[in-house]
Parts: sequence; C-alpha cells; structure tokens
Amino acid sequence: MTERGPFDGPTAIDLDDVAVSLGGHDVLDGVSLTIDEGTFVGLIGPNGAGKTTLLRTLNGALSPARGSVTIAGEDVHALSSKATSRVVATVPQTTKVTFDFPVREVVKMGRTPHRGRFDGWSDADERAVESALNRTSVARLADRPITELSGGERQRALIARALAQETPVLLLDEPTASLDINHQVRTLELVTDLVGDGTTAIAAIHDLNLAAHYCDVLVLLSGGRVLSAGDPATVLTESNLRSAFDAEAIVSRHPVTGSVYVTALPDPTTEGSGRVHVIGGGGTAARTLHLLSAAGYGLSAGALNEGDTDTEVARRVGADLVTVPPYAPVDGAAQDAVRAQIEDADVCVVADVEVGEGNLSNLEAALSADRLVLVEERPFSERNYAGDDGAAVYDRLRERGTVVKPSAVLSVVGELACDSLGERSNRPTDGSSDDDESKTQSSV
Ligand SMILES: Nc1ncnc2c1ncn2[C@@H]1O[C@H](COP(=O)(O)OP(=O)(O)OP(=O)(O)O)[C@@H](O)[C@H]1O
Repeated sequence: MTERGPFDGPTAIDLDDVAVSLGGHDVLDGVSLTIDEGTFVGLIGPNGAGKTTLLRTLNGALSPARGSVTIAGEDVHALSSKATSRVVATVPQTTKVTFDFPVREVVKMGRTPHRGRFDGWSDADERAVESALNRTSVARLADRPITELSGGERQRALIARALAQETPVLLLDEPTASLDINHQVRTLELVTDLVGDGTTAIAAIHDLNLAAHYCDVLVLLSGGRVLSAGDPATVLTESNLRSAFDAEAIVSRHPVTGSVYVTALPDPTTEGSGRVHVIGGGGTAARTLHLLSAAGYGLSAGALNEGDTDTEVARRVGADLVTVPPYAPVDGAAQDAVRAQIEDADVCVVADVEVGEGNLSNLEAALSADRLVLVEERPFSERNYAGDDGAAVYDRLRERGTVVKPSAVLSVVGELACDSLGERSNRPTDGSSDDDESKTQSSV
C-alpha cells in the first residue's frame, strides 16, 4: 500500500481524496491510498490522528464528506450494509459487549452476511465457525458467555467472529491492545497467514515495532492526513516520528529479527556541557549516545567496528569516532587513539557491553585513563567475558568507576559534570590504589 503508490497486483482498496468531518471537525482530509490485494497494512499515528475514523470509513460506517472509497471495485458507500459485510469484516477497538451470548453464538454472527433469511445452518457455516474458533484459540471458551471472558479473551472471540465472516478484507482496530505477548504474536501471525492466503488486512497498531515486524507496509497518519506511506523502513524514520509524534527516537534494525526497530527516547532533563567518551558495541551505546547528544554534550566514541549499530548512531550524532574494520580487533594504534579521546573527555561511559576480545583494549584504555568512568549495568544483567583477563579487567573497571543503571546515566553524567568538570579526575591512573578515592565504586 502506498499513497498512490506503484504496487503490483490487483487493487483491493482505493481511497480517493477522502475527507471526513465529525462534530464539525475535519478528522480526515485528502487521504488517497491504493492498497493491493493480499497486503498487511499497519495504520500508525498518534492518538487522535484518525486511524479509527479511517477504518470506520473503510467499512462504510462513516460516509466521507468528499472523495470515495472503493473496495474490490465497489463503492463501499453505495453498498447495502449486508453486502459490505460480505466484503469487509471489522474487529473493533472496544471489546465491550452488552449481550451475554456464548462465544460460539457470537462467532456464528459472523456468518449472517452470507445467509438468507430462511437459510438453514450449512456445513460451510459450521466449518467457518469451527475454523475461526480454533485459529484464534477460543475453542475451549466456546460455551462460556462472552461477558465472562477477560478483555484479551473477548478480543480473540471478536477476531474469531470476523474470521468466520470470511471476507477478502479484514479491518482490525488495535487488535493486540488487550493481549498478552504470546497472544499478540499469535494474532499477528494469524493475520499474516490470512494475508498469505490473499486477504487484505488493515490494522491500526500503536506498537510501532510490532507494526514494523509484521506489516508489509505502513501508513503514518498525522492530523487526519497521510504523512508517509510505504515499507516500514521508508515510513519509520526519525524525522517522520518527530513530525507525527513529537518524539525523539532511534530507528535501527532489531539484532535478531532484522526488522526496523524504534526506541523512543525520553526528553533530556539536563542541559549538558562538557565532553563524554562512550565505549559500546552492538547497539549497547545507541540510547546513551542519543541522550547525551540531545542533552548537548560533546561526544567521542570507540573504538568501534565499522558497520556496527553504535558506529552508525555515533556518526549520526556527530561523535568523534575511532573505528576499526568490521570484526577486526582493536589494534595498538586504535587503542592509543581511544586513550587520547578519553583523556580529552570529562567522563567516560562504558555501555552495558559484552566483555569480549573486541572490547578488552577499550576497557583497558578506560581503566588506565585519568578520568571519571561510569559503568552502565542493567540489574541482573549477565555478561560473557573473554577469559579470566576479561573478567579481571571488568572487575577492576567496576571497582575503579561508578556503576550506574543505563536509565540513570544521563542524570549521573549531569551531576558529575556539575561537581567535577574542571577537576578532570576522580581516580589514580593505575586503578590499584586503595586510598579512599579508589573506593568510589557505587551503584546508582
Ligand atoms: N464523533 C466524533 N465527534 C467529534 N470528533 C470526533 C468524533 N470521533 C472522533 N473524533 C475526533 O476525531 C479525531 C480522530 O479520532 P480517531 O479515533 O479516528 O483517532 P485515532 O487515531 O484512532 O486515535 P487513538 O490512537 O487514540 O485511538 C480525534 O481528534 C477525535 O477526538
């Protein structure tokens, strides 16, 4: 799906310059989209952007003040509601129900558009209902009144009703909102399967990372207009997120799934001045680099491998960088350069890194430099060490520096900067002294 985009395959849905007004307000304006058959579209955007309104316009519940909506070649707003229900099924945002029918009866309602007034219950109806109950894992709840189910179970029952409708187009308004993580994934996998079979699915999804992982294309709505439409990498850019959500975020790739991955950043609470050197790798320093940069600190980073996520982030925030080729260890020259950068900084932050061969010389440089060192550690984080040397260097670093939670690093840098900038040291250089200063290790 794209805004009048060049997609192959038959068009399932066409919106042409759609405008919708509610209560005298223009809620959607100038929405033009072409959605191909068998596409999983994620509707994203801030609260009030118009996602629900767009879904309700697509299923014919709302009529546009201007423009048209065509599904499978038919103008939705010219069809009877029964005819529309044979083409579009909707899973609503609110799962509140006022009737206390058993789940199976609710799911059976999905067959109504396919049945004439005097038609009996057919084998096809039965198969559709059983399949929908099974695919949404609500078969075991089939005889319970829907009002007695939890919010998540009820949501799955309503998804089952929509599946039983067997329509070529499926609209879902926040389908994962009340679901636990297991059922979130199962529901989106199910939608993906349906899409694989040719269904066109459009889902309003608040979780940008779930949307990026599962949807073929995303449509970003902001203020009732399409701000961006296309594949997740095109739509989920830092600048689009800033425009639509007024939020600072890092956009990277998830290390395991490879999907576009958004990390929202809090507003910087400190006004930084001074310089910070950051040791990271594998994306462990991305958040800290962004936060420190947004707070106004001068940054250096490294040594990092070219191609590493942290290298990209460090470049983006304008940090001075020492890099080595991909997968190469940090050689003597790079270690000297890192040492010089640390000496040039007021504080050195060691991200929650693996203490592997690649990072050992960076940590040694931090250990030997005459600078404040903050060691980021998540509570209960487990670390792999490159042999006994790695463990020993890391232990000395923890002892020599200050251990902080990653979430606290910005405020601690701020405090240290206020207290200590200019003093340029809280530690002896060899980390071996046992005077009071050497016991500054603390947890924040
Ligand atoms: N019946 C109505 N009368 C007047 N304004 C309405 C009506 N329904 C919705 N709106 C307004 O339309 C805008 C879009 O609402 P909509 O529910 O489509 O947004 P949304 O993107 O789905 O939001 P959310 O993420 O919070 O669910 C909002 O500003 C909302 O207040």
